Amino acid sequence: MEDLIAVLTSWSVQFMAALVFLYVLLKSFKRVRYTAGKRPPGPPSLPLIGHLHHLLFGLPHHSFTKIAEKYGPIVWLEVGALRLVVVTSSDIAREVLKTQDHIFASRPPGIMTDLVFNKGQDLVFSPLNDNFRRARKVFTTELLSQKRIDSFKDIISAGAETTPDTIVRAITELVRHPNIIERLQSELDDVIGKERLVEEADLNNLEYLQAVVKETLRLHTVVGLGIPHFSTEATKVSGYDIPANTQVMLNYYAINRDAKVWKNPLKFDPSRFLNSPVDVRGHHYVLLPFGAGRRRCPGMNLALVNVAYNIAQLIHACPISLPEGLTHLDVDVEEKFGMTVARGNPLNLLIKRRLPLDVYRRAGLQLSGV
Ligand code: HEM
Repeated sequence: MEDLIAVLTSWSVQFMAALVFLYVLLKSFKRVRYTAGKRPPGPPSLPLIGHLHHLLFGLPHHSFTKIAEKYGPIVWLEVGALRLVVVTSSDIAREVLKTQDHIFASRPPGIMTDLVFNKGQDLVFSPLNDNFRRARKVFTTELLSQKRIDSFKDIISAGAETTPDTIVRAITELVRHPNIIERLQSELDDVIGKERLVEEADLNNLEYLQAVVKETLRLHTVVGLGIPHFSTEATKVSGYDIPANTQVMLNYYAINRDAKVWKNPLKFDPSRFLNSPVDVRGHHYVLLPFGAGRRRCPGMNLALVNVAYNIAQLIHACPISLPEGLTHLDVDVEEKFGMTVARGNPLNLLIKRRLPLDVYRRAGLQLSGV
């Protein structure tokens, strides 16, 4: 028996010693890496898993926002071998996406992207190489060619959820704000009248509609964390050392809701964009629903037309109401995180006819029960 206890004791002592050794080893590796430069601040990490425990619960764009509130607008996180910098301010976003765009415009390599996207051959996950430049050029110059679109499936999927999600978020906010829907309807009636449907050519004449679209993209940034960027060489950002091969995530969701920039940032208020030069196209770093720089969303123009056109057609041609018993105060803005930050619950609406029947018939629309 005494022998057995002796064996167990020596085994557990050895095991403990091995653990302590491993811990010291990991810590010293970390120290070597940390003394290599001045890293951005970050929350405490655990051996082996690093910061994983900070990211396991809640929606990732909210977790990153909370971490930024505590540790600042540029944060350093590690999960295993992954080194991640998260940016949550427009000034630092400008540094990454404009001043140092040439260093941060690559995408991280990854098993998923290699498997799904054929070793990063497709645009969304392509590193910054000749293939990327070719794909980007084809996209921007020949987008409307069906043959080309067929050969860029990831491009289709990049737009497949983002545009409808944004439209649903806009309609949700309109239903929650009867005064805003009324103002939009009256602009549409003034500019288009009631004898025809909205056409694409009308969109630039609808100032309030454009403000509704911008405010939706600001408050409901559907690509909340963008797509990770990747540094191709060591550099400094905001005074901190960022090594080569580091992933950089831009928390567009939080930047677009920054209380230091936007008055009442959580309020849906399209009028903040009337007579304002701030736009969504990546020239104003306080508002980045499409990103900026060389990796800015190439589907932006198409998306802006589609979102505005769909909202305008719906609000002009149909009075929208909620199912019986519900008021605008019952409509929630819960989110779910997947490929995009989409609406969490289904939005049930009743849609009726608003214009003379003939207007719909001329446009080839079949109406029933309205
Ligand atoms: C409201 C709709 C949309 C929003 C908010 C949106 C937003 C974004 C954002 C934030 C990025 C990442 C930018 C970055 O890396 O920093 C992106 C990338 C991209 N988007 Fe969109 N997008 C939308 C619609 C579309 C549409 C309709 C298409 C295609 C027809 C599209 C195609 C792409 C592609 C291919 C990329 C990757 C570009 C690259 O890696 O160089 N997007 N988008």
